[in-house]
Parts: sequence; C-alpha cells; structure tokens
Amino acid sequence: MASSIFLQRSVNCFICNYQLGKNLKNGLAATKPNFTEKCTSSRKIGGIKARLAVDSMETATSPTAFPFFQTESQQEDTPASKLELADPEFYKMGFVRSMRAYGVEFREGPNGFGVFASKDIEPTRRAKVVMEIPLELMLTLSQKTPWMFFPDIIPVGHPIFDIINSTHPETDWDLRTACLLLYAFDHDKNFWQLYGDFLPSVEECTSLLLATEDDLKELHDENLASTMRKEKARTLEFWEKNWHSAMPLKVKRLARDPERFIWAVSMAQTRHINFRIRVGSLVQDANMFAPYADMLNHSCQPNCFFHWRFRDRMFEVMTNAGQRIKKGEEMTVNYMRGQRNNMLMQRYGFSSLSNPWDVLPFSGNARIHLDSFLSVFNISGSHEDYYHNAKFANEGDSFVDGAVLAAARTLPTWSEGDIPPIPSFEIKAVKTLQEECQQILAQYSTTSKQDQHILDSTPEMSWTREAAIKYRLHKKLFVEKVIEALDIYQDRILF
Ligand SMILES: C[S@@+](CC[C@H](N)C(=O)[O-])C[C@H]1O[C@@H](n2cnc3c(N)ncnc32)[C@H](O)[C@@H]1O
Repeated sequence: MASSIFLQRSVNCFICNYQLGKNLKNGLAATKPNFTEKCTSSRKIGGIKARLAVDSMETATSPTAFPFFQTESQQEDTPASKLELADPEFYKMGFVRSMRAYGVEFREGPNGFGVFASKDIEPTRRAKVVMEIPLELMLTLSQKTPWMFFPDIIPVGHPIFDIINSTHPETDWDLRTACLLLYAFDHDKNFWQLYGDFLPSVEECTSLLLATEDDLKELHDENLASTMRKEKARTLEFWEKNWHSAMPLKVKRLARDPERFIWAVSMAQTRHINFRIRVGSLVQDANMFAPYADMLNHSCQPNCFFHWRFRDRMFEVMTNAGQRIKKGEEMTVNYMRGQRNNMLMQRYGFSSLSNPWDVLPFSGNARIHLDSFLSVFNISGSHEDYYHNAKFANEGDSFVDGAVLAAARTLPTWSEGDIPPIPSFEIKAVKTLQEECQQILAQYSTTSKQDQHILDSTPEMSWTREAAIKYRLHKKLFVEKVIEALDIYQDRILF
C-alpha cells in the first residue's frame, strides 16, 4: 500500500468560506497541513491548540492525585471555560433538522470534541433528556439480514448496495457502516456532507488502524500490535476487492484510495453505536452513527446514557437519574463496560489511567486477605460491582481510583469469613506480589518517568503515537499503583 498518497477533499469552511484542501494523508509523521494556519474556525485548529494547552496542565498533576474516577478523559482538570467552543454552525446545521440539545455545549479539549454541561443540572428522580437526535439524521444499519438502513438513501441496484450486501452482518459491521458513511458523504444534500467536516481527520483520529508501524511498536504490546496489523490487512483486502479498476465511477469516487477507506472504517470503529431500536412494530439491533451523540467521550463512571424513544424515532442522550452535574463538567457515556485497556485501545485508540476493569497477570501462589484489603481502601460491593465507598473515606484521601478497584479485582486473595490475616503470612504474600509487579515493570524497555518525559517533550507527536505511549504508561502507572496499594495495605493493616 502506498501510504504516502495524499487525498484531497475540498471542503468549505463555514465561517470564512475558505476553501480547505482536507489533508487525508495516512502518514502520521506528516507535518500539520498548511490550511490550519489560514482558517481559524475549523475543528483542526482548536483540537491541536487545546491538546497542547491541556497537556502541560496534565503533566503538572501527579497521577495519584487524581480524584476518584474523574480522570477518564482528563478534561476535568481543565476548566471547560478554557476549552474552545464548537463553531456555531455545528449547532445550527443540526437545529434546522430538529436535533435538540438542552443545557449542553460542545467544546474541544485534549481528546478532541467533548460535550459539557452549560449549566448546573440538578439531580432528579427520573433521567433527564439532554440531546435528541431524529432517526433521519442518523446513519443506521440493521445487524441482521436482510439488512435495512435509514435513511433510505441508497437506491437498490446501486453497486454500493451489493458491496454492503456481500458482507457478513455480524463480523463486518465496521466495513458495512464505513460504506454507508462514504455513500452519505457523496449523496446530494445529505446532512453528513456538513457533519463530516466536524469529524476527526486522519491526523486527529486516535484509531490504531491509522497508526504507522513505528506507532504500533510504541505500544510495547505485541499482541495488540499484531491484532491491529490484521485489522488493517482485513480492511485493505476489502477495499482491494471492491474498489478495483473495473468498478463504476460512482463507487470508485467514494474511496479512491485505501487511506480514505481505512479512515472511514476507523470512523465506524470509534464512533458508531450498537443499539436496539424499535421502528413501528419492528425491533432491530442496529449499528448507528448518531451525530452529536458521537461527540460524547468515554468514562468508566459515566453521567449519561443513550436511549431510543420509539414514539417519535428519537435517539436520546439522558443524564442518569439522581445525577448532579455541575456547569462545565464533562458529560460522558460508558463505551465498553467491563473491558480492559487493550480492548479500548483496539477499538477506540485510547486507554484509561483508572480503568477499574484492567488486570495484571499474577502467576504465583501468593494471596492477600480479601476483606482486609478491601476495607483498607473503603472498597465495597460484590466482586463485579466493587466501588469506592467515599462516605467512609478520609477527607482529601484521593488515592483510591479505578486502578485500585482494578487491583482489588485482580490481586490474588483469600477470605475465610471472620478469620483475620496473619501478619507474617500477609507480609510474605505482599512482598511476593510486589516482586511480581517489579518483574512486570522490568519487561518494559522504558520507565513510566521516561514515557512521561517523551510525552512532555514532544508536543507535536501524532495522536496515534501519543495514544500508544499513553497506553504503555497507563499500564505501568497501574502496576506502580498496585505496588503502592500493597505498601499502604501493610502499613494500615499489619502494624
Ligand atoms: C465517539 S468519539 C468521541 C468524540 C471525539 N472526542 C471527537 O473529537 O470527535 C470517540 C473518540 O474520542 C476519544 N475519546 C473518547 N473518550 C476518551 C477518553 N476517555 N480518553 C481519551 N480519549 C477519548 C478517542 O479518540 C475516541 O476514539
């Protein structure tokens, strides 16, 4: 594959009507395109600036000082008012098509666009609607054959119809939705021709499908790197099979180069939602691109969720019942409950410093006392639902976050009702577990400090490279947090 080919898609900037040559180069070492200097109202400018500005704040914050569960997108550390607001056109083009947003605003932060509360949201007994997106604005594909789609923009007999029809509905959902997205971009007066300008470009998308071989090496995780190579090969194979020279122009122009198709698949992987919807009497499991809702970032402790309102075919973003959200706070949803960082990376190109579902591969026989370990950190609930019982935590005690919950889930433990831990046994077990942690750290060729230094000293790094380095850094910080948690366990319980 010739990865250095440039794809130029001309788009108009809404504010200044400047003709932008959209740089779709799939070379992530690429220098930032020139047009960012000329147009001050495109998504690109804000994205890059915001990332630089916020990165320096991030590094000033020690990872262990993060408040419980508030570090998912790390935008909480930056006042929302400092993040750039989305272009007014972004709202307008949706409002005229009956999209509604209540008490939320879109801003560009370190993780691209995000959704923020524009006023205080008081807790209520019922979940509150904050966004409504009509079915007509979404791109929706049924997951089962015969495949159905909304809105009905593809004429039967169009070759892209046959291409989508040739895919496997369950395993090829990303290839199918990518085809539908590309068709929507090409379809006269379709909403996605406008919305597409607010999607991340090749340079801004964190999907590892767009990562270079060098970026994949930075993961320091050969399994994940190899999975991504296979994913990329599968995508290319599909493009080669369907975009050969004998294809009619109306298909060819949708993705003239493999890079364009890989970008569309990465949009599908990082933005589409699996959802069960009811339209009339028909209940369908669907793959959907839901504009505006796809700007919500992920959190393992989200304050919002999605809902389908079948009565008037509205896709809704709702706040959790009883949830208080302060003005400026980020609104988030959970993309993948119960998944480890490698799965988040594979699908979305980011990892979480405080993912409560991450695990460490302990191999020995050493075990610590479950009940006493949990009680030291005020962790409550059953195994699958551990949570930090902040009510009993010391004031200002911010050590416990998702990483400590993950530690609670993965540390080998024992428990026999009321039998207390025997200090000498526990010390031995703790030491062995900490040694295992040190061994895990020793397998990496860099330390967490070195990773942090690389991130701090290379502000112009590509988004995929940054995501890869953060991934291995998050792993190490998790291991270090386990070591520290075991220290605290010894200090607080045994002496
Ligand atoms: C559905 S989109 C969300 C909107 C996106 N931020 C944007 O700019 O368009 C998913 C992408 O957002 C970013 N993202 C979402 N949640 C994140 C998080 N907690 N940490 C880092 N990046 C996140 C990742 O790049 C991911 O692939």
